[in-house]
Amino acid sequence: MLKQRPFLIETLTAIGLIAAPFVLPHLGFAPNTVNRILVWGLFGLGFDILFGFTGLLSFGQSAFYGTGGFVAAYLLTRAGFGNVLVALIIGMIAAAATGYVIGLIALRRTGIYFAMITVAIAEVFYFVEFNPLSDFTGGENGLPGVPMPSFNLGFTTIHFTDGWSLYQFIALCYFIGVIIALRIVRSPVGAIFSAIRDNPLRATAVGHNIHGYKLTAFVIAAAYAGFAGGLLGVLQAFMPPDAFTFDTSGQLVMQTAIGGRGTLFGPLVGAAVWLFLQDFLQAALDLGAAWKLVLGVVFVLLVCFLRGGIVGGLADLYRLVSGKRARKEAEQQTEIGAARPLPAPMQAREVAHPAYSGPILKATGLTKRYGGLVANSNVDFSVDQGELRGIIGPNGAGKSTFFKMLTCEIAPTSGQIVFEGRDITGLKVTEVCQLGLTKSYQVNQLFTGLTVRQNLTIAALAELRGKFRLDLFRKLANVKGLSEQVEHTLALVNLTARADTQVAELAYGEKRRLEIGLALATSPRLLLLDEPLAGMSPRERVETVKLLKSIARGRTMIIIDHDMDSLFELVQRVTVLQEGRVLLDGTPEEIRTNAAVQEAYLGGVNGEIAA
Ligand SMILES: Nc1ncnc2c1ncn2[C@@H]1O[C@H](COP(=O)(O)OP(=O)(O)OP(=O)(O)O)[C@@H](O)[C@H]1O
Repeated sequence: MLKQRPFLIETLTAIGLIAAPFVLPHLGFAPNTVNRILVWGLFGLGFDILFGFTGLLSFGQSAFYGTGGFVAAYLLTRAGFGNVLVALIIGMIAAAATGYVIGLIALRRTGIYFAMITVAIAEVFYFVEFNPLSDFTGGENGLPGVPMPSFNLGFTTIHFTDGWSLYQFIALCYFIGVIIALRIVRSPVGAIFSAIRDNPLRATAVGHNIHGYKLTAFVIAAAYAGFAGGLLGVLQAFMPPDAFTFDTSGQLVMQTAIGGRGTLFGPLVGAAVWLFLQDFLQAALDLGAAWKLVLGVVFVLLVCFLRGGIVGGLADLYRLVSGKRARKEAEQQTEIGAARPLPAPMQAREVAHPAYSGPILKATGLTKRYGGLVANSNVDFSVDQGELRGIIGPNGAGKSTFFKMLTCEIAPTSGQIVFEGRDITGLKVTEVCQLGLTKSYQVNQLFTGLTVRQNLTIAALAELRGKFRLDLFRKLANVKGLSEQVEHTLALVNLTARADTQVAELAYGEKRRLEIGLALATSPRLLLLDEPLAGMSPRERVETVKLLKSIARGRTMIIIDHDMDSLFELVQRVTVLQEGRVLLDGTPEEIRTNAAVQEAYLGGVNGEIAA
């Protein structure tokens, strides 16, 4: 997420765009090259939201570039449309609508399969443009005669002709594109895009409908592509058929990688490098088609040594310089923070059925089979409101599988789960979290590219906004109750002093606390903690047990852990699982002294269960 300094980036962009015609000619850039760079930059703004911010690598953006371009060009050249801007907007809408339909199909898969589907779909579009639709698109001849834009102001008409005159129109479009993109990435939706890129599993588990948000990013990228495609026709006075080719999609991906993904301006910088090299090497050095060899070397070097691209590299340098000072301050604050008393417990979200007074959770006959292996068999389990329950069992007893079924991460083979009187068997993990049941993971599931505060923001947004909302232009700061909830959770997990630290820089114990914080920030009424003390040093364990005691006040929790002493100190009752079945259920004292438990858990070691 970009740092929120009001209007700084917007102002710098405006200054850059105004200064460009005065500066760039001295660097050897012709106006037509600058205009092409801006069109690629605009195309790349949407692509960067999709790829850089949401982590979805599409190789099929040419489908939308071509669709927007040909719809606009057709309206202007064949359908007698006079208004260029309106034609461009209609082209953009057509591309966005196409993006919606394609997104519904392509987003059914992730990773390489998603990328391959986008390639295949773009190829279909290329074929359709050349064959069945060639009467409309001009086939291999494209559509010539696309007019330049002009605006009738009543008393005068502004005509944008070619060169620097057209630059003014394209630069204005690019500037508006930047303003919109910045608003989107700074909105709650933008924050969730970054969460999906970093850890889609956790984004789902804290209660976001990630499919809806991915589709949103896909449509936004298609809309930008469509508008840029229309501008290409205007810029060249001709809509070229190669807008639909795979080369177009590939060039966009490479330019974004060169310039830096997740920066919004990376594609623009990448396009500048690409087109400058193309013009310089082809024309000035007379390299002909061999210029691509040089480009290939530049690309490989950049990807190997500057993984964040040019803009990303500059941003890293800035962070390095400013980060040293911030770290020093943070270290000082950590010492102060460690001595701070923990705050009062945060309120859990409101109960859906206040009249309901039965057990908060009831599982009946819960069974999970993996082929021939039975991870859980016929488990009956019930937890009362406000209870603190522990679950123990030897490795492989089925504890984590049981939690996964309770949070609906995996579906049981048979059995029923009832949460606050409502049958939740078969619901999705997102829906269950929205109802107020969530868990912290045995293995940390954090948003690793974000700061501690941003991590907790993602979780809190799921409770405050529900699983899906299109508040694309709302500022994060304007989400009611968000900053209070985040600050409170930070204090609760004792990470206030580390709020603006990147997750990668946290100590292990701090990461574990953040893991618990992510679950807490959704204000659950039932919190499951899967081995919260795992891998901690003795000192970190003591601190975390203190933390868990504080969290536990007024909350219902079920905790799995192998650290018996700490667990027995925390909980009121303990359920023992063995080979997927419930062996015993009782108070910590009953469990500690039970011979069957000792036999099962410790293989018959005499005396009490020890840690
Ligand atoms: N996705 C899966 N596919 C196949 N088998 C699985 C899967 N997940 C768990 N199992 C098996 O189910 C059994 C129970 O595993 P589970 O992780 O629930 O145990 P656990 O009690 O949490 O163990 P630990 O204390 O080591 O975390 C194990 O035998 C495990 O190998």
